[in-house]
Amino acid sequence: MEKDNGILEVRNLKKYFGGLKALDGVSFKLFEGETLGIIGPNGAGKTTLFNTICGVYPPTGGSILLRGKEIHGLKSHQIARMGIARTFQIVHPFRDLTVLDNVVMALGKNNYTGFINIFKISHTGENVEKARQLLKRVGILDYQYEKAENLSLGYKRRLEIARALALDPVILMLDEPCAGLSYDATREFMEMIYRLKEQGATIVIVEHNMQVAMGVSDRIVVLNYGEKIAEGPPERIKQDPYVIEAYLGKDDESA
Ligand SMILES: Nc1ncnc2c1ncn2[C@@H]1O[C@H](COP(=O)(O)OP(=O)(O)OP(=O)(O)O)[C@@H](O)[C@H]1O
Repeated sequence: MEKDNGILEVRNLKKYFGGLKALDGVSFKLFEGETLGIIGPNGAGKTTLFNTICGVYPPTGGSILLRGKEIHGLKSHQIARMGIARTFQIVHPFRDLTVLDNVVMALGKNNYTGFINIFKISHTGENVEKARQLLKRVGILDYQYEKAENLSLGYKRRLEIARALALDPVILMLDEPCAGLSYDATREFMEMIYRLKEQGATIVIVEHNMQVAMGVSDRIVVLNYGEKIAEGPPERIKQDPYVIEAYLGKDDESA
């Protein structure tokens, strides 16, 4: 794929909640195999951008193109099926099922005909093997027979990622995956993201934790009051005066 052809292209995206312009003309591209970080101060529009791309909110205006196809206005399950898989900040695995069965169920999702059926349909030797490989990719294979509810928050988030990867997505969207994790769990989580990157995953990550966002992203898009104020590699973003001002607040002593 040519560098100019983003796998995802967001053009002049707008999302208004009544008079509040949560996104006001945001544009950027995401390229195959890269990790794009979305950062910005509180209320900047990060979650709104994430949810609008994933089809949770219909956009007020603009375009979202996945491999050149418009996905603006599609429902979230349609967008997931087209290849944008997401994780949630609040994890919700099937708590009473084992870690392995959670992923096996996700592999059977395309044949969904009800909970009991999907459980039976999904449970093929091939799916169990695939599920184990996915658990290995996210580093929790050792916990395959554990009930999902017994996992730590960090490992529940990894399980979410394994379930998202079960859809064989074009893009993996991560919503603040390190929120609430300890320092060590965050470092380990970052290492897992590096491994996914090495395996060629294309990732969008919304992250409050600046070290995580800067550490794992190839490029960063910075939002403030619903607008993109900067875009570029982490080293440049760290030194961008607009970004520094947005985070630290303006020293308004000009009068
Ligand atoms: N469903 C909604 N209805 C009304 N206003 C909303 C809704 N969702 C978000 N907003 C508003 O849109 C703006 C952007 O919010 P958003 O949650 O996208 O920002 P954020 O960058 O994710 O912030 P944070 O870092 O605090 O999570 C905020 O002013 C917020 O109050």
